Amino acid sequence: MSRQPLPKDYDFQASIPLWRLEGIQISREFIFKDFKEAFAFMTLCAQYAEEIDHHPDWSNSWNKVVVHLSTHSAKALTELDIQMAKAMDAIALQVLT
Ligand SMILES: C[C@H](O)[C@H](O)[C@H]1CNC2=NC(N)=NC(=O)C2=N1
Repeated sequence: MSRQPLPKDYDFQASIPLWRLEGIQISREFIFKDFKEAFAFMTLCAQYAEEIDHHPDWSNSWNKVVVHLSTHSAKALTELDIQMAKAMDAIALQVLT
């Protein structure tokens, strides 16, 4: 996966419909049943982030995880952000009971 900026006409709505485009970052709020479930999600995401060497900016408050993704080195959105967003969507589905 590339750390090159995404093309200007990239279709975010088609690719990651649950994420909001906010300038050079994409954001999504995940709501879980409780803290235990939210933290299970974060643990799995953290493992994946290490594997692909691409890390979310995020915060957690009990059952809520707010995520912002951007490629800091490129100061832009790249394919790595899309890859991470899709993985987080899939992990959330896996963790939600
Ligand atoms: C040295 C290391 O590869 C870099 O700092 C990686 C780590 N994780 C990263 N995560 C994100 N979101 N953006 C980066 O540019 C980035 N760079």
